[in-house]
Amino acid sequence: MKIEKVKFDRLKMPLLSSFQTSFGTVTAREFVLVSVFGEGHVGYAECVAMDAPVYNEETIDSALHVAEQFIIPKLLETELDTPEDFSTIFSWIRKNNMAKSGIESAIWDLYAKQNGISLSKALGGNKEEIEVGVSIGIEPTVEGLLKKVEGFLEEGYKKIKIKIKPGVDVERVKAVRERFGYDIPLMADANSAYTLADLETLKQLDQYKLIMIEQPLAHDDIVDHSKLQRELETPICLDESIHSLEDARKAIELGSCKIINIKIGRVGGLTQAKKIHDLCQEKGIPVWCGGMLESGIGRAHNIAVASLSNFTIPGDTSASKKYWAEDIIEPDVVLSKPGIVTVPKEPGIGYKLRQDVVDKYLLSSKVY
Ligand SMILES: O=C(O)CCC(=O)c1ccccc1C(=O)O
Ligand SMILES: [Mg+2]
Repeated sequence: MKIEKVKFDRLKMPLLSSFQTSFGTVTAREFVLVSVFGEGHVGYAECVAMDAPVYNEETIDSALHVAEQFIIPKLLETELDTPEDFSTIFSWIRKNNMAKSGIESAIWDLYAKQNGISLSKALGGNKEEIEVGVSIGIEPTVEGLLKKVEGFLEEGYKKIKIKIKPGVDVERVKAVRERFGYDIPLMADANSAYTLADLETLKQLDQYKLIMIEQPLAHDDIVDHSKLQRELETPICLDESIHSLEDARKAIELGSCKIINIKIGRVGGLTQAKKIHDLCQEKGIPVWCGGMLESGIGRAHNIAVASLSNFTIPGDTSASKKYWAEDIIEPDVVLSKPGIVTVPKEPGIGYKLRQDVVDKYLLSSKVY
């Protein structure tokens, strides 16, 4: 494979409803749409870095810098046998996983299109449908939260994740359980907002039988998580702490989690995502696909990766209309049945780019 040209379109799209986590509030999502060109085809992906380094160390600007200075010049003069070569060639670049992933995932889409197969098939996915859930931010009021939960349950979403932070935690989980009972698949995501000093609060959550608690402790920790997991009945799921196959191996070995959230961007691309998936499968650790408030392009990649067999827990890959007034893809990501998204069979990601919508939200473009 020869990459003939790379294009970055920087977009800013307003979210239908603002999204609050323990690290801040997002009202509009700024991101980079990546296009890679080769043999008459175009592969698309999304760089999911955020505008500030609050989720991980990257920002949109840092990702663009790393891509422009260290990835693109080499990429444009290199012949790849398969998309897997990308992560080998650029393994010398430490971290900056979202910068790598934006380009690597676009190459996977290009590869699948050049070979006339779906991205799901190219990755070795074997599911025709995936189960999906929703991630609900910290709502201003309990009543507001309950209303959102009710709406998403009516749409059939198969997992309800609510964001928590110190002071907005036990009472929220309790309220959801009291209103909707113990049969709904409920979990909480703390985005690293607690420490072991909060053990008593975290233990109180056990009584509400959450399917998991996601990343309760520091973003760079696996040691305290392993101590915490020994104190909790609720399974811990790691998100922020897992950047690589090695991180996953160590966390599993230490008993720091029982579940892993795989985000393609956080781990540096689809090749690494697949490797972590395979390791987890071998070790009996179920995985699910997390989200970064993606546009339809990033969402399409999430759908494809979630079609791999060990993605046994519904992911945060919700329908387009949970996020956007208009998505940049055609068709929208929709629930084909309650809580189900059908994995496209068309070549590549299986969704077309809506250039009219891209143009509407475009901040700047650059071609290499
Ligand atoms: O709906 C989604 O895309 C998931 C949203 C979400 O939970 C999230 C969004 C931005 C950054 C981090 C996270 C997270 O999973 O921790
Ligand atoms: Mg998370």
